[in-house]
Amino acid sequence: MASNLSFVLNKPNDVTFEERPVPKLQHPHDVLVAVNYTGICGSDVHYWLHGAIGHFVVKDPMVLGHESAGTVVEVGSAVKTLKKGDRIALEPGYPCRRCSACLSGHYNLCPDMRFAATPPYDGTLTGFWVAPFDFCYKLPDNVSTQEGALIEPLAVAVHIVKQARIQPGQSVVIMGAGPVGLLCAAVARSFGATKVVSVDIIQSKLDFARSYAATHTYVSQRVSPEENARNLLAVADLPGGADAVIDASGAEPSIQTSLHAVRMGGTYVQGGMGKADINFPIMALCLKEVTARGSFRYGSGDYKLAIDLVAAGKVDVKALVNGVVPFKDAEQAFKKVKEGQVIKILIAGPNEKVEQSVDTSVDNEKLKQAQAVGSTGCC
Ligand SMILES: NC(=O)c1ccc[n+]([C@@H]2O[C@H](COP(=O)([O-])OP(=O)(O)OC[C@H]3O[C@@H](n4cnc5c(N)ncnc54)[C@H](O)[C@@H]3O)[C@@H](O)[C@H]2O)c1
Ligand SMILES: OC[C@H](O)C(O)[C@@H](O)CO
Repeated sequence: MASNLSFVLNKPNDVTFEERPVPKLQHPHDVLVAVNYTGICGSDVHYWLHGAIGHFVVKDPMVLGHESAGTVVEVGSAVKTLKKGDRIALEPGYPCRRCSACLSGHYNLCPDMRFAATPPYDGTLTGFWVAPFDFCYKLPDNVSTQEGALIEPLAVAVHIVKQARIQPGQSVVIMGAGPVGLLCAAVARSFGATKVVSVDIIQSKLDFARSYAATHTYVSQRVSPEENARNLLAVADLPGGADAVIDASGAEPSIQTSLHAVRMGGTYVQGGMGKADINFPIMALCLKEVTARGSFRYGSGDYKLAIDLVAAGKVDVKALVNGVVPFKDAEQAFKKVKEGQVIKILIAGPNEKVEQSVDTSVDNEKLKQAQAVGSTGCC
């Protein structure tokens, strides 16, 4: 009998494995998916350590994880486009489909969203998962199931870069070189940006960013935001400012620097989730007529584009994966993410055979580059 072992957060710093019943299809349009691989997001680590993100508070035990890919094992009677054995990337949030946000095409803004591993909803670090078929994206033959687990953070980056309205030949500064910032850099390059400046406070992260997708890098200094902006623009030879600046750090100094680094009439996108309230240079926003946009999760077309970018070889998600661990090592994997020892680590599903563990599969050079003290910048 296949296991539906699940990785459950009981309360901060208290996780257990629990055998839960295999879920059943609820609707003719549902599919049952065997979860093969799951990545760890900063928000999972944040719930694990603190039990809450903003007003989302873990009150009852909750299964963690939402960056998953798997294999279809059963389809509902109304499902026409998927069949048993198809490998899929799992979109982990299900909107109501009826509210004004959903009907206007912005389902990521649905107030009744049921998002995996956002309380009170369980996540995907489990054996089997039921999802509506249209939130399961069939992976092409040239995209592995492990790459499929990276489609979720890539879709976050696709949405952020779409919000920045990047045009071919433009320049973009990206604050933060964690997984989201790195993927934003890769997506911006694929959209035709010719200058992509990655900014972080940790040199090793920037070394990786430069080898990955950034054309320029800058280590943020403990100076005023104006001076930081001047220095980073000098490094990238952008005297008039960048066409777009994306914050993928959530850090207040980075957000302040961003508004001074964007050009007159440029675009600023808030992707990072840090403190809820900060000091914000609103005069720079006004005087430069900056267009500022938020970016939350992903919406129509983002998952599809993310998969297309990987299939076309335009975004390399494999390069971010430091290793795969068996399900029983999920907590150790969380510790490695918390300690900044890895960029992405995948946890194999409980029914998946894994020969490697992260200690033997990590590319030592990549690990060295990614070594960092920083904890996750989430929320
Ligand atoms: N908008 C969304 O839907 C969405 C989805 C997922 C994640 N996020 C958020 O995006 C952010 C990035 O996610 P991640 O997984 O890459 O996190 P991460 O913690 O791995 O990366 C954040 C990076 O920012 C760097 N940083 C910290 N202070 C900085 C500063 N002053 N200037 C420049 N860089 C600085 C850190 O060193 C780190 O490399 C997080 O805040 C996360 O919560 C948002
Ligand atoms: O990628 C999706 C994000 O991690 C989630 O929105 C999380 O931060 C809150 O639920």
